[in-house]
Amino acid sequence: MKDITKYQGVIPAFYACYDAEGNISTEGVRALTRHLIAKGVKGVYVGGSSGECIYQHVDERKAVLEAVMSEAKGKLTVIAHVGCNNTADSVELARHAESVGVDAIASIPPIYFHLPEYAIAKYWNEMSAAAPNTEFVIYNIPQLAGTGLTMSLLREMLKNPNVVAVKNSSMPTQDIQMFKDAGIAARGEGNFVVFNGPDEQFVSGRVIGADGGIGGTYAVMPELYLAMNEHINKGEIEAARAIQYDADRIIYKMCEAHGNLYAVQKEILRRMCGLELGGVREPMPSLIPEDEPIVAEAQAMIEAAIAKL
Ligand SMILES: CC(=O)N[C@H](C=O)[C@@H](O)[C@H](O)[C@H](O)CO
Ligand SMILES: CC(=O)C(=O)O
Repeated sequence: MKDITKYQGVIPAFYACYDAEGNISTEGVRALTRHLIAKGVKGVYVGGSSGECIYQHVDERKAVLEAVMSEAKGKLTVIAHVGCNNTADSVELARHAESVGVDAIASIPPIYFHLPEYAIAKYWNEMSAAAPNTEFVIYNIPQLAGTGLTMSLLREMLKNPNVVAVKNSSMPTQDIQMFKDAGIAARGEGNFVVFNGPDEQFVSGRVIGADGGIGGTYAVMPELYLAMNEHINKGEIEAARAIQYDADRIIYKMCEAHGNLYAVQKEILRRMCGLELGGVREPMPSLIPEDEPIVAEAQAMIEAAIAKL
């Protein structure tokens, strides 16, 4: 049996952390890691969408992961997203991730070119072969990647014994069931994990069978997702739903800004928790002065929702 309990729970997607000049701030990375440990999350998902992976160089991504590991080792489950859109760099990051002792590596499919399934499988399997003692998580996010995980591609990937999970960010919640069914058929009950991706569907995703969640808005309001998760574990659906409604209203508010969602969240963490994580990298839009009331309102909504717990 695999130990899948380390994946069961709330796993914030880690934000890119920059200094005032826009360089990687390893100090920011360590501070955010400590902050999330103190909040009691299960793990972190490093270098994914929220980590602005596609805007960072290989060496930067290694430095971020090393800084996370320096604080998180033994305290959090660490899943390192290593996809770079070319095989060689992804393989290098996979090898590096194993060398620093992550629990799992993860990757999106290759983006832009719509490659055949055998090429996507080869891309993922080569990363996995570079981290042979590390579990592998398939990141399905068709609306951004341009390619969706099909059942035939998942079945092909399940031939690789390191494949332990799908992080599913597609919007039909029943995809969670379908991927889980296939994983359990190949591995047996208790040996395969599906993570809920869309934060707006955290409760729905958990109810239909997601073991945990990985999400881009967890780090700014972990208390809400931890509380939803606890309520679901106890079968308290109405209580979970009430918190989900609050979280969704907050997400919609944060998305009203001109600046990117990640810029909004990092600004809220700066104001609310004193974390200096910088802005976002171009071409993502930064905050503008007109975003101020939106940021302030979203922060107030988060504080009010946490106060109700
Ligand atoms: C499309 C996308 O970025 N999905 C993220 C990961 O699954 C989510 O965590 C979102 O950031 C979140 O649901 C806010 O819309
Ligand atoms: C949101 C998410 O899961 C990511 O940052 O990849």
